[in-house]
Amino acid sequence: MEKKSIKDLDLKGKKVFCRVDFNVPMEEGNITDDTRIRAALPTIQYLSEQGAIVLLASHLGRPKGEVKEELRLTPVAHRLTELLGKEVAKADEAYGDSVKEQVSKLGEGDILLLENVRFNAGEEKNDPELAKAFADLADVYVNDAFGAAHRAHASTEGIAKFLPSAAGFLMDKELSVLGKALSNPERPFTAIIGGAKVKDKIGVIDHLLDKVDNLIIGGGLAYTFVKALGHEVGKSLLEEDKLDLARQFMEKAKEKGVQFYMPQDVIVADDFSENANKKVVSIEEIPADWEALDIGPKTRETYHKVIQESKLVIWNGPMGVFEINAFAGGTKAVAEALAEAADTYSVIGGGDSAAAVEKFGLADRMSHISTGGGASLEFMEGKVLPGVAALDDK
Ligand SMILES: Nc1ncnc2c1ncn2[C@@H]1O[C@H](COP(=O)(O)OP(=O)(O)OP(=O)(O)O)[C@@H](O)[C@H]1O
Ligand SMILES: O=C(O)[C@H](O)COP(=O)(O)O
Repeated sequence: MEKKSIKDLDLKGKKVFCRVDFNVPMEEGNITDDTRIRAALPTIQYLSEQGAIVLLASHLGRPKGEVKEELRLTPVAHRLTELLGKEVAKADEAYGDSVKEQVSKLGEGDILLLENVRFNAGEEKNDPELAKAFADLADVYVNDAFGAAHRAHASTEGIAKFLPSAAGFLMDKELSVLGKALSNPERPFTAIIGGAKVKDKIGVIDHLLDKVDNLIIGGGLAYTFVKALGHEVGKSLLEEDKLDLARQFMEKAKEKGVQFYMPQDVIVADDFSENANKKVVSIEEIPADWEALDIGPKTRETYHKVIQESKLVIWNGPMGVFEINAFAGGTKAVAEALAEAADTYSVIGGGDSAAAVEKFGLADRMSHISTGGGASLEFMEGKVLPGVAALDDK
């Protein structure tokens, strides 16, 4: 069911509680990647231009219901002020009388960033009293926090029960890109699944096998599939308890006519470090004392070709240990193949793959990079996102 958009709301003079995902990486109080803040700007600007009194709410990190000084949102307020070219005020709490007092002094178009909602124990418990306290600050609820939409928390789900609600522009865009990919994909449709563990990707592999023409496997999780085919994987990542599941997935691919691509060759190393000894071997020849940390050149070539021939590609999870340059080549090759494929719509499913594409300077060559890690994964698993379900239908 389509959800109401902020375009459907009369915003002038209304106090809007707008949930955003400003859960950005920080080092010593400095924001190291402001992508999520920039992605929320169109909604914030629109609310302000329409004459709303804009109250922004977000979590940062996992403070577990306690105030953690290093997780205050003050640096985010400063960055927002710079990006908007307009003063963004900051509250020291997320609700309550002092915040109400601050809100009462705001005029149309003004913006106030509330404090980290996860400083309150009720947030992650989806406590209705906290949800009501958030709602008491405003007339309308807007959710633009796609990255947190898989969480049923007080500021993402509970609050929508107390106020008229709608999706922001970022939420709308994420849902329409990912939704269209899964419901009405251009073909050939290819999914590339990598990352560390099969355990984290069971749902997404299973769901995508019903949808795609090609499934490409890489990253640490590939070695459970390699082992399931009867090859030794040395010290590579292996989930013994997922071997049967890996076989079932390969069987399902066959039944559904999905082309299933696995590494043919890999880069093995004698140590998990930049200076390790490394060599290229076929997957039948992984030495007992070595660990496969990236896909090899033949595999990169095959994956490149499949990508070039696809009309739509969804990518989640790196092909190797991309954080170490010596093992970043496979992930980079996939990113480059996507960048070069002019007729291919490329969707990057957030998290580490998004970080990798950024690292290689190829972010602006992708069609869509999701701001959601866990959220895009759950969406690709076909799950209902509570933060979306709670919003008013159109
Ligand atoms: N062959 C490998 N051996 C060991 N670790 C690997 C290998 N390939 C990839 N990784 C690691 O997997 C990690 C990413 O896995 P993860 O499952 O968290 O990916 P993701 O789903 O993209 O991330 P997120 O959970 O942030 O969305 C990276 O830190 C990478 O170094
Ligand atoms: O970074 C994310 O994926 C979102 O902000 C959600 O954060 P969480 O995993 O701490 O709920």
